[in-house]
Amino acid sequence: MSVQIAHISKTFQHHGVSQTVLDQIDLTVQKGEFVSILGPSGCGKSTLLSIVAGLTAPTSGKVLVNGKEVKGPGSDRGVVFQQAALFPWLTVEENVMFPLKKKMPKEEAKKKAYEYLAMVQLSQYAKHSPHELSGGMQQRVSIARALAMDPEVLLMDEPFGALDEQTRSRLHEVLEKIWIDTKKTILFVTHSIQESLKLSDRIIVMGTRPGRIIDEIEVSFPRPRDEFRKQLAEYEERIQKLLKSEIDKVVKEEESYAAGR
Ligand SMILES: Nc1ncnc2c1ncn2[C@@H]1O[C@H](COP(=O)(O)OP(=O)(O)OP(=O)(O)O)[C@@H](O)[C@H]1O
Repeated sequence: MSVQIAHISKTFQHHGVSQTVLDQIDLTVQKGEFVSILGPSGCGKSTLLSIVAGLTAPTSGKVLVNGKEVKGPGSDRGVVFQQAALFPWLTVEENVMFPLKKKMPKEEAKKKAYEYLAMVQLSQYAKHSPHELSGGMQQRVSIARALAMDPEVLLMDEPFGALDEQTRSRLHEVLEKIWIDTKKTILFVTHSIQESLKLSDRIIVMGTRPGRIIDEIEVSFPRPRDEFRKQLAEYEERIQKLLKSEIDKVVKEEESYAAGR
């Protein structure tokens, strides 16, 4: 399934003051493409993903999934957000089974839930409640739940943010394998330039205040990409420069605001 983000803008109201967070975002993600979004904190990455998920309404513009306008959440889009958003009254196993039970018999859903919990190394915690897990473990449950749903589009907001390097690297492999096997369309928000260079076909760099697309980088090296370190380092430098200039801009703006108070 393709995802078309067409002229999306979003303005929030804070105590009578309006803040434009996203300004005219246009982005098409082709079916089976893995696209990362990088940008300074607060530039609107999560807001954009939430709009594609159908959880936040844009102020203007629209999102089309396979040509059909998004009007709300749908089972064609699986989401993993920064906060795990698990049901606290259900066990880990029940959380993963929850969306599956609508699609298949209970026994089959349970088998599938265990298969995906094993992928994120949590099958031994299946009977625990979410509050008995660490933040990173909860995040892994939410990854298992999204993957087990087998949606055609995966929307992932810093899914590996709270994990140690080894677990993160192992889950990169899991996600990459699933993506290669199933050709899902992935929109992936991250703060890690290296992660985006390792995993994605294309990197979208966003600027801030308001959030907009300032660069786009095709990463066409075959995977695994370890042998292309030198070429990837050039991309890394280019992205770092862009992000630095955006952050410098925010620092200046903040200094002059503070000075005028
Ligand atoms: N529900 C909301 N109501 C009001 N303002 C909001 C809301 N959600 C987000 N914002 C504002 O939108 C801006 C962008 O937030 P968002 O979470 O999308 O940024 P981000 O790029 O994902 O940041 P980070 O990298 O820090 O997670 C912020 O200034 C935030 O205050």
